[in-house]
Amino acid sequence: MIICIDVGNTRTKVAVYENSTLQQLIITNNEKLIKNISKQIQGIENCVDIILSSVGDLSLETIEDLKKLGNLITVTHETFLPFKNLYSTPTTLGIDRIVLAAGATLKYPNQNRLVIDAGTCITYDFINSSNQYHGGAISPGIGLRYKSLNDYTANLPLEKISELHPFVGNSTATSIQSGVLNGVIAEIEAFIDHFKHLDENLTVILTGGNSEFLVNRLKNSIFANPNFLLESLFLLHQHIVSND
Ligand SMILES: Nc1ncnc2c1ncn2[C@@H]1O[C@H](COP(=O)(O)OP(=O)(O)OP(=O)(O)O)[C@@H](O)[C@H]1O
Ligand SMILES: CC(C)(CO)[C@@H](O)C(=O)NCCC(=O)O
Ligand SMILES: [K+]
Repeated sequence: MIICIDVGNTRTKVAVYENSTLQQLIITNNEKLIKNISKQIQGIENCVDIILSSVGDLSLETIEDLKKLGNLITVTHETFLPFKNLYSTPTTLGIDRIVLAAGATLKYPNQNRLVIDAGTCITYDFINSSNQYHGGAISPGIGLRYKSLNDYTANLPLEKISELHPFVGNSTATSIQSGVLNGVIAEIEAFIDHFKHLDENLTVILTGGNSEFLVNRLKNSIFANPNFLLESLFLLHQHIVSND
């Protein structure tokens, strides 16, 4: 059994794999993480492997508890990776971005790949066909855009994701909707177009909590997988263990 844990900025997600197939997906929080995993491994006789990616605050105590539950691999900036990290500040690169780049490299070999993670933040990561990672981009996610318009102004209400709106918003609410949603879609299209100019056969992977909303609204053809980070953890675990 392999348990993949993704501690994000907002949510914590767990995937349980058995015989290389996904058995269970759990959305939890850091307080309930140990209890949830203990439940999964109750009565399991074979060894339990755990791989952890965290960009959130996971307490040392929780990490110690995870070590008691199975063989724990925590992804760090020293982890053995399938790509060459050419980021100029490699030790500040987000662990989630490292895992996504690893997953894209392993799942889609010998091609240029762009991973777009639309969660709390939107991250763009490009890995070329020679498995070199140079970097990408970070921008505010959809939720963050709504929240910051409300937080940093006197008059703007807090809107939330809804159906797509015309470019010309004719009220405060529809103006915000146009700015946030049409803005995010235009941004994502621009990044995809930028890399497609370099390679028209570019592989684009879209993931994160907002990927399902976005996938039908983008004109480019993409692989949408809301759980690509968890799948990437599984692939990275296989990669690490088989090269040990
Ligand atoms: N069931 C859900 N619970 C919470 N957010 C959800 C849910 N489904 C979709 N979302 C959307 O997903 C976004 C959060 O994305 P995601 O879960 O990828 O963030 P996260 O846990 O912070 O992970 P990351 O830090 O990797 O972005 C929110 O903006 C929200 O609109
Ligand atoms: C950008 C986030 C917050 C996205 O989760 C994360 O990847 C992170 O904390 N990154 C560190 C900065 C960087 O990636 O260069
Ligand atoms: K993200």
